[in-house]
Amino acid sequence: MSPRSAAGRYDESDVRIRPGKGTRPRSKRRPEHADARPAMVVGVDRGRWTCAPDDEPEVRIIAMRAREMGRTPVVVGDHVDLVGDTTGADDTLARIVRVADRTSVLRRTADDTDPYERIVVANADKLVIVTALADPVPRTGFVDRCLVAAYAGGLTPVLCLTKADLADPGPFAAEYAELDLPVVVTRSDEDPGPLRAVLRDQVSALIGHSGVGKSTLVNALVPDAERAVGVVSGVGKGRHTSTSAVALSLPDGGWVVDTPGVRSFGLAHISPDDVVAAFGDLATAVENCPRGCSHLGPPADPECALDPLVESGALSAGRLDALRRVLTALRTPAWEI
Ligand SMILES: Nc1nc2c(ncn2[C@@H]2O[C@H](COP(=O)(O)OP(=O)(O)OP(=O)(O)O)[C@@H](O)[C@H]2O)c(=O)[nH]1
Ligand SMILES: [Zn+2]
Repeated sequence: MSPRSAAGRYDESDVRIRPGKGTRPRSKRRPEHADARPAMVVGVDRGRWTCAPDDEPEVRIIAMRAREMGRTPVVVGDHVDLVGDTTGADDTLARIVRVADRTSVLRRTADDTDPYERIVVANADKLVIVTALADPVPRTGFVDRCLVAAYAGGLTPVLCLTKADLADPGPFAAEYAELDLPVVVTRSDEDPGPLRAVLRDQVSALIGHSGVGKSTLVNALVPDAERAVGVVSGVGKGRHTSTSAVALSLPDGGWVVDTPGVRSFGLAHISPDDVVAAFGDLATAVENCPRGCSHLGPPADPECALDPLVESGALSAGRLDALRRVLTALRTPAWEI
């Protein structure tokens, strides 16, 4: 988790992702919240948020949203301030009075026909894209859309190839060799040590289609994962299987956020420049592109400034191809993942 200073953590407009200037006068600050308890949201279910306090992360505090927050979204991974009964004892309910500015957001479309985008996970450092090497067969289209969502949302993507006992990871991994994308390979008959190393001390969201072996991984990474999921989705209103994201604490430090039921990402508001911005050096180069360039090269973008970089040797043709394939994913309808 990134360090947060107590003083600089909250904007006084309380809960905006990008706080506007002067939206709330200082006099509206509520002094009674000065002793609020900082926590991270680890589960959300039917109007109740399960929170892990920063100073005692093994404790779970159930909270509601304070009335003054209105309908401000509060999602898994959010850093919040709690007031009221923050002991976490049975049948107690705290109140969320503030949400810190987010450092990253993973958005999804609500479903294939829903035009609204929703934030599934806030403040994750990494997006672990879980893909099976076989059964089901891996597809670059899905991975590429995940990459776009990660780059645009400020998460560092990691490709996790599962079921390595069934197929050679080489050919699929080669599709991403030019993208500086860390690749970890797992199989259920071996301990996922390399993945553990990637996740240590980080907040990582796991995304993958049903059947790729995500539950198998979570169970290997988090002892007692099923009980932990039951606890965070129970939240005092009767137990049921949650279909929203759940953060589970890792024994070595850090959190893994499972995202059940997330089938598509909302890429509607992402521009080609948002994607290229994640490729440090290339972001400067595309400043020389014509207005509205989608950086796909000829024939669509004959003047794209990336092509001369290949001619001059500053950029490899393979890396440009890989970037352009990711950019093409931006134009693919969500239901095609
Ligand atoms: N051969 C092989 N099978 C695996 C491996 N990992 C998982 N499986 C199998 O793949 C199937 C799906 O695994 P799950 O862990 O349930 O997959 P999931 O992605 O969580 O799928 P949902 O529970 O539907 O979301 C199960 O039958 C697992 O036993 C692996 O590394 N190798
Ligand atoms: Zn361009």
